[in-house]
Amino acid sequence: MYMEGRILKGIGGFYYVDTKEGVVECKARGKFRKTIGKPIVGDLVELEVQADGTGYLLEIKSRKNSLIRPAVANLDLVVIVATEAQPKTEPFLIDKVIAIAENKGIDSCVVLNKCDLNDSQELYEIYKSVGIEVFRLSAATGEGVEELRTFLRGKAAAFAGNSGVGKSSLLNRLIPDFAAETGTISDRIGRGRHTTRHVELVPYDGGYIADTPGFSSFDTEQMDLVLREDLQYAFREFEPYLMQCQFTGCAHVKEKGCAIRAAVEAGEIAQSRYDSYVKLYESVKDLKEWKLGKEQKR
Ligand SMILES: Nc1nc2c(ncn2[C@@H]2O[C@H](COP(=O)(O)OP(=O)(O)OP(=O)(O)O)[C@@H](O)[C@H]2O)c(=O)[nH]1
Ligand SMILES: [Zn+2]
Repeated sequence: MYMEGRILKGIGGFYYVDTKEGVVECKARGKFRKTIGKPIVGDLVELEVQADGTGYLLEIKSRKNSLIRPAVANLDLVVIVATEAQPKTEPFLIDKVIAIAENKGIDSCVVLNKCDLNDSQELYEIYKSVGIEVFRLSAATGEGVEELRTFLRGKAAAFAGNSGVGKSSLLNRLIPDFAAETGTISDRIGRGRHTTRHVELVPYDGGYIADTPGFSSFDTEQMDLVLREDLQYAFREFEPYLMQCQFTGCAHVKEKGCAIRAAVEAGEIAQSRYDSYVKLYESVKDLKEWKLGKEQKR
């Protein structure tokens, strides 16, 4: 029987596909290996279900977007969990994940957790000024969680955050049996979870949620694939100023007459966001476009 679905997880050559009829365990057999490559979590697939209830993948639909690490496709949203309570989140980490998401055309939002301890006012103001959705909540008390729940409805969202920020507490509040649902998290009694690269989607309220093991999983590897001159577009609040720099091709780092730097001076762009931009700018390699094309085909 022919069906369609979405890959929730892949383990040892088997893919678990969410379909109208439930989850089907599949092997990959399609021709796509030569074109799109290996199936990844989040892929929308066509499958053939056999008499014994197992299936095989026939086709992978073209991806709306995909991340390298965690390897996941077709995300609608990256949710960055952060806090000014302990362990305080460094804005640079938030900005890096936002930049990666923006570069891939994935929307992002910031969730400020532990608001029972600290209202994270500084981070709140920064990300409000950027123009992305910001939520303040407490996974411990439940305050503010419903607003996030509403926002997530129907979306495929990946969660990221520094260790100890309360990501698992929040996921468990959103999906009461989240810990039980994911193999990843059952490893957590040990410290194994932090080294695993495994990513898994859990169906949630018409959408999906992926837990990803910490910020480190959003590796510089994918940042390396951002062309230096594209980085400016990954900071959405820079956009109104980009055409106003004195020199075309302005990198907004040291140049005279830079409208971005003027906007930072005037308090229109947050200093920490600009600092993150400069730090990322220095870190991305001088990739040439042809090399980028080659690497992305790999
Ligand atoms: N006061 C308060 N404590 C919280 C809140 N959310 C989580 N915590 C506590 O913060 C600690 C870390 O929470 P976790 O949910 O394990 O954090 P995590 O981000 O999943 O951390 P890793 O497993 O290291 O990735 C735990 O002791 C939680 O009880 C909150 O909203 N308020
Ligand atoms: Zn400039």
